[in-house]
Parts: sequence; C-alpha cells; structure tokens
Amino acid sequence: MAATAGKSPVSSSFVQKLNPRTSYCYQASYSTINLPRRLRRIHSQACNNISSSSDQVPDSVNKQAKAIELQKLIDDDSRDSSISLPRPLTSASLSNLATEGSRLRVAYQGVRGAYSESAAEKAYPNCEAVPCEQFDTAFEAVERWLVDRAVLPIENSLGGSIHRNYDLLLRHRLHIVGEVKLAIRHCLLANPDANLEELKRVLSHPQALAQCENTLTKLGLVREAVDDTAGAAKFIAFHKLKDAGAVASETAARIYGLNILARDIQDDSDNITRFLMLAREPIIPGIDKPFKTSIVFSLEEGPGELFKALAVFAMRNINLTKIESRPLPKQALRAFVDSVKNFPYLFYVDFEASMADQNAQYALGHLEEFATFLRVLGSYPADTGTP
Ligand SMILES: O=C(O)C(=O)C[C@]1(C(=O)O)C=C[C@@H](O)C=C1
Repeated sequence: MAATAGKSPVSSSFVQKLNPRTSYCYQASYSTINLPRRLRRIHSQACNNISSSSDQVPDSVNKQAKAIELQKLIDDDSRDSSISLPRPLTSASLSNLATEGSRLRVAYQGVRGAYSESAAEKAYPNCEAVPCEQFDTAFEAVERWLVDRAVLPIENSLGGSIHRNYDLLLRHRLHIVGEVKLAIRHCLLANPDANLEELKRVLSHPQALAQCENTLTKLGLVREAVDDTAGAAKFIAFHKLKDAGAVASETAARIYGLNILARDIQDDSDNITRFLMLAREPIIPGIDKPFKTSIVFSLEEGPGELFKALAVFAMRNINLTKIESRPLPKQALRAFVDSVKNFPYLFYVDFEASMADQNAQYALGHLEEFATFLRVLGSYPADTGTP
C-alpha cells in the first residue's frame, strides 16, 4: 500500500471488505464494519422481527387516471373494498402483494399524491410507486422481496432532519442506493364548498406543518398532525369537512377533488426535501460521477473523541455534507457498552466521496481504529440536478 500523508495503517482484510474491485464478498459485507458480535445479534433480531401474512391485495395503480371523481372515491371507500385508488399497504397485507410485470416497484409511506410518491417517480421514472401505511411497512416490503426499493424522506431545508427515519436506517438492514432532492411547494387545500374564513384547523404531516409555520400562524389555524400530506387531503375530502383544510401538493388537490385556496405557502420558496432510495443490496460505487457515502458510528466517551472522528475526513480533504446525532437505542446499548456516564449517541455522517475512492477507504479505516461501532449505510450517486 502506498504511503500517504495523514493516512492511517489499514488492515488488508478491511480493504478487501471495502474495495468493490477486489471481490464479490464486498457486496454482502461492506455495510457492517467492526460491528461487535453482541450488537450484530441485536441487529439481526430486529431485522427478523417481521410480522407475517394476511388477506388483502391492493388494487393495481392506474397512474394515468388523473381525474377521479370525488363522489366515486367516497362511495367506494365507504361501501366497497375495491376502490379506484390503491389502499396503502399495511404489514398485514404484505404477503399477498403480487408482482406485476417487470416495472421497478418502489414503496413509499403515504397515499397517492404524497411528496414521497413524486420523489419515487423522480428517482425512477416509469416505476410503479406502491403506497404503504407506515415506513416500517415500506421497509418490510423491500426486505421480503415484494418491492424493489423504498423511498425515505430524510431531511428538509426548512424543517431539518427527520429523526425517526434515521432510527429506521439503523434498525433495518437496507442499503442506501440513491438520493433525490425534491422542491416542495405546499398548497392550502379545502373542499369546494369551504372558504378561507370558515377554516379553523389544518391537517398535514408534521414536517409540512413546520415548513408552513409563518403562514399558518398568520391565518390563525390550529394544526393537526397526520401521517402524510396527501392523507390529510384525502381525509378532509372523505369527511366533507368545511372547517378544516389540508397542507398538501397540487397533485393531491387534483386527486381528491379539492380547491387550492393558496399556493406556495411554505415559509421559504426554497423548500427542498432530500429523499433516500433503499434496496436490499448495495450498489457498486463508482468514481465516474460524484458519489456520496453515508455512515453511522459511535464513540467512546471522552474529550476530543468527536473531533478525532471528524478529523479523519478533514485531514483527507473529504467534505462532510451532513452530521446528525441520535440517541443510541437502549437495547443496543446494553449489548455493547457496559457503563456510561452520559447519554450515549450515534453519529450519522454523509460525506462527498465514493467507497471506491481509496481516500474514503483510508478515512474509514482510520475511524474504525477508535469507533466503538461503524456501519456504512450506502455509497450512491449524489443528486446534483435541479430539485
Ligand atoms: O407527507 C408527505 O407527502 C411526504 O411525502 C412526507 C414528507 C416528509 O416526511 O417530510 C415529505 C416531504 C415534505 O417535506 C413533507 C412531508
């Protein structure tokens, strides 16, 4: 191995694991580096903890059917299980999900018209976007080979990190294979017979409500959090509410037959959400285009530990684009830390380099020397296009 200033010694087995050009075994093993055996056990227990079976097959998605009559939607939804829109998957309905054709199937949390659906379609044009009730269901659908990818919102330029989704990345064993940045333009929606003066409350995803904080405060509307923006639109349409609006997309307005009372109500016109694409297998990282790598690690307690960890990147001129800290789950904590004085944390870091880049391999080799836990979540092409 050639000597490089600031580089730390790296064992050959480590490079073997990290270097995509060396072997196929890299593919299966690079996501977990130096995972203590006890924590590894906890991980696989968590991953195996998947509920099984049941009875409902979601109807196929006709993406071209733009104009869906509201009355039909409401009638179908209340009387008949065969509604025109696909029902979001629940854990219970996963086992009967049939594979249709060869289009890439991408699971997202929410109902039709959610921003996550647009993100899936932006990342994979022509994909079949599969709505899921919860993020866990979307992850499970990938783990059980029922869909090919899951899409996960991870951070927003106004609202910041979506913390729960960081925790899901750790709990499940999927790999990040791509990212997509999407411009989020929120609308205030209401039923055709409702008007702004009558509105008292507004429903939406907590992130969307936070992104429209100023506008909603000015309007004096009470915020009510629901699972996703399009779900809020569907709910007010279904119940024909006159006193409640929804913060959601223009697409959701069209699908659920709602009026757009105001457009672009986010606090800043520059409102961008970054989504991650997840798959069962990692992709082989290249160096032909800009790549990003996402990792998660934990450190011993002590002065300068985090400084040392970040220095492994700084000394190799690797740019960090994101750092997030999350509490280390108690369960995992018991497995690999004997006693702690303060609250222990996991650090999630995104950096601008491919795992095929030797510099990045050296940086992680160096970090591995003192991190108590280190896992590569994925190395994937950076989204450098217009959101
Ligand atoms: O509710 C939706 O439509 C989503 O896709 C979720 C979500 C999020 O989790 O941040 C995605 C983009 C926007 O930032 C608001 C909500």
